[in-house]
Amino acid sequence: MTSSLRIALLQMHIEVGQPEANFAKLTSMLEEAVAEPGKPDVIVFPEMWNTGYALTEINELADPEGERTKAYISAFSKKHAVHIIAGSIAEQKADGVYNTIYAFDREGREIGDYSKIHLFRLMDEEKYLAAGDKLGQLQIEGHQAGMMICYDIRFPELSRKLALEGAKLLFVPAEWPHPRLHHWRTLLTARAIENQMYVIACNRTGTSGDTSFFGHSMVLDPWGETIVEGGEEEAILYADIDLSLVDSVRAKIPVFEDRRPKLY
Ligand SMILES: NC(=O)CCC(=O)C(=O)O
Repeated sequence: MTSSLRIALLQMHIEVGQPEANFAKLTSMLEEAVAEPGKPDVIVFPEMWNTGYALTEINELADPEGERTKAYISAFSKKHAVHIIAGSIAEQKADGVYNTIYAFDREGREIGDYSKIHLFRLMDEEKYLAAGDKLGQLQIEGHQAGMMICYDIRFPELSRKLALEGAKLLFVPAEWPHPRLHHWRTLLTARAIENQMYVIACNRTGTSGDTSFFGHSMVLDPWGETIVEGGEEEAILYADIDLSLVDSVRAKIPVFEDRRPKLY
């Protein structure tokens, strides 16, 4: 089992309500990422990359059962032997539209999915989207990982539960806007430090109506140190992580052994 992984974050601009343009943008960024001399092991996309927050038209735009997205990402991950955490998309199901991540391994097999469980009222998610009801868990090269989406990082119980169930790395696709950059950085850093895990967060750039998304995608190590952080422009960010650091940080400060869950 290898403990070293090279991560690529596709910090992309998303055209609201234009899945075709977004598929085209994603394709060109994916092709660029796999053409790198240090080809990534895992590629991560932002939240709702197929439609953006086109919530008033989301029933028409959402991908039915995610079939188009899944077929496309599965074929790409197999062709290029790369894991893909396919951000999230608007996924049409029989009982509503969900904000859903799919994950694929190097053979193009689906290895996990997660539908956002905390809907963000400030962006009207609860009016148009249905909330998921299960954890996002998967294995990457034999390492347990977790998935959350954007607003979920405000709920420390969720990442703690994923960590208690074995997660050593956490993927966080997002569409997190100004003016809350301080919250974004602080919450991601806190989730990394308190759970002694890698946090891999991919945010979008650009504007949607009056809302401006700041990028600043980040990879944090289990000490909470920043390995890479984007600026506000569209970019592909790369980070090399070594999962053996999780065990050594947890051995040095044994937070998980020292917990007193009977008291709180
Ligand atoms: N898309 C989201 O969940 C945005 C969350 C956000 O901006 C926040 O402040 O929380």
